[in-house]
Parts: sequence; C-alpha cells; structure tokens
Amino acid sequence: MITSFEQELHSGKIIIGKWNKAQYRVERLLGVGANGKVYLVMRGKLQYAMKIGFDTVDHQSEINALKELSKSNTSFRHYLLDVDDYEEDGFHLPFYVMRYIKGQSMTDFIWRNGRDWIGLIGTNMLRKLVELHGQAYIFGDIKVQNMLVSGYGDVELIDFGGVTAKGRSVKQFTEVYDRGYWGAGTRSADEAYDLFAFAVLIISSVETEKRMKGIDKLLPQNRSVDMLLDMLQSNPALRQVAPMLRKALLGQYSTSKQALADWRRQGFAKPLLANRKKGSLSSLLKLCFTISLLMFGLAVYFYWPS
Ligand SMILES: Nc1ncnc2c1ncn2[C@@H]1O[C@H](COP(=O)(O)OP(=O)(O)OP(=O)(O)O)[C@@H](O)[C@H]1O
Repeated sequence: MITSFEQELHSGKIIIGKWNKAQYRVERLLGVGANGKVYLVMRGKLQYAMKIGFDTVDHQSEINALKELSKSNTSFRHYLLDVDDYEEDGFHLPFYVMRYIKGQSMTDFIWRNGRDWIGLIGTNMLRKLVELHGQAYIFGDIKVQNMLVSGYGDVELIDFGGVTAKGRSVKQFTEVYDRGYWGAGTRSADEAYDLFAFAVLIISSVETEKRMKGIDKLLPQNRSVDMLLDMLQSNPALRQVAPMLRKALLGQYSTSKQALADWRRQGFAKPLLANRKKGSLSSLLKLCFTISLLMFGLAVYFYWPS
C-alpha cells in the first residue's frame, strides 16, 4: 500500500470516498503542513476543508480527537464531517473533511486593524481553550499558524494534531511556544501548558520581528522564562495584559477559566475594524458637507437682496 502522494490535486478533481461514497469537488489548495495537505472542497453547494494525511498514525490520532470534540456540546460540535480513504493509481490516501474556516492569521488581523484587538482576540482564544479543557483535552500546539481570526475578532482553531488528553505527554508542539523549551515546566498535558503557549502567542503578536529573530535557536543554557518576562515588561503595547500573561508564564493558573476571568477583568475598550474606522470618517465628512450646504443655503436665503 502506497500512502505518500506528492502530486497536487487540481481544481475540479472529483474525490469519492472509498467507504462512505461521499463526493467532493476540489476547489484549491489551502495549505501544506508537516502532516498533510489541506484543500478547499465542495460537497454539493457547501464548502469544506479536506485534509489528506501523510503520516497515518498522526492522521488517525488527529481524527480520534476531532471525533470526540465533534460529539461534544461545544463550538467544536460537527467540526468533523467525514473520514474516508481515496484510492487512485495504487495510492491509498486517508482523508478527513472538516468545517472550512475563512479567516486570516492573528498577526495579519492585528496589522490591518490595530492592536486594540488583542483584548477581544485573547478573550475568544481563551474561551476556545476553556471549551477544549472542559472536554479533558489540551490543544498542545498553540501558535499563530494554528488559529484563524475573522469577522469581529472571532477565533477558530485549526490543526488538531497536537490535541492531547489531559495527563498524557503533549503530542505535538512548536518550540518557541513550548514551556519545556524555556525550562518553565514539563511537557505533560495540563491546562497551564496551553496558557503558557497563549502568553507567548500574545507576546509574539506584538513584538518586532527583530526581537523575535533567533528566539527558536537559542542554546538550552541561554533559554529562560526571564527572557519572555523581559519582553512582556518592556513592551508598552502589552502593559494592560502584562500581569495576567506574567502569571501564565509562571504557571500560576491551574485552569483556563481562572485565566479567562483575569483577562476579562482588564476591561478592554471596544475595538474598531479598520474599514469601519474609514467608514465612520467618511460619514463624518458627509455630515460636515451636508451641514455646510445647509448653512450656505440659509445664508443665500437671508442675505439675498429681494
Ligand atoms: N479547517 C480549515 N479551514 C481553512 N484552512 C485550513 C483548515 N485546516 C487547515 N487549513 C489550512 O491548511 C494549512 C495546513 O493545515 P494544518 O496546519 O492542519 O497542517 P499540518 O500538516 O498539521 O501543519 P503543521 O506543519 O503546522 O503541523 C493551515 O496552515 C491552513 O492554512
């Protein structure tokens, strides 16, 4: 059985599952990761994301976690639509089909709309973690690439390859976000593990590229959580959230519920979308123009020699 498939599936290709016989039409490639390729597909008139796995063990464990979450009474309900195999020319390709998430990376979103959004994005991210932790799982591989932001700061998690049952060893992680890398704790799956990564996520979303450069290549003797704490203290954009993130970096939260409550206590101002800002400016200009026309009309009416 050959499972590796380097070739790209072209747009318009029809995939019919070997077992469930559901039919999908490939639209385009959404992304390629270490564990698989993800395509935008249509099933009837609806859009979904289809992940074709490279490594069957990782692929299967991702499916197992998604199956559990899809059954839960959380926002992950019905996230997973189908699990099947596709066979072509002697290739056997395991795939699964999930909700298609439209969005942009957190860094792009903040870059376009401003840093005022950190509060709301953070709240929505922590709410997702509270839900996941409530199902006795941790996310494991929190990083900018594994979440998408859309609409009014809505957060969706993607890539469930790191989802690990609480108490086990974290399955998949990315060094910079990993508390083990910073010598700040073990790699056992507890809520504080995700909260540490959450703190790094927020710090990295507002740090300059210059300061973040090389941070993933530090020698073990040079890595310490103090480096992250320094970044936190010295960045004015993080002043409001620094006390909560400090506790997360030091492992002082045992549950994401406590972390979310502290985060919310900051009382963030309501952020504005960049195009709404532009929109409100143009309505203000329109109003000024109308008022000046009205004044002009009145002036003509009163002062016009009769
Ligand atoms: N449900 C989805 N909706 C929209 N886009 C998605 C979805 N799932 C994945 N993607 C896109 O496909 C890319 C690769 O997917 P994913 O991160 O799951 O692969 P991976 O092999 O597990 O990656 P990694 O190398 O980070 O472990 C993502 O970065 C994202 O751009």
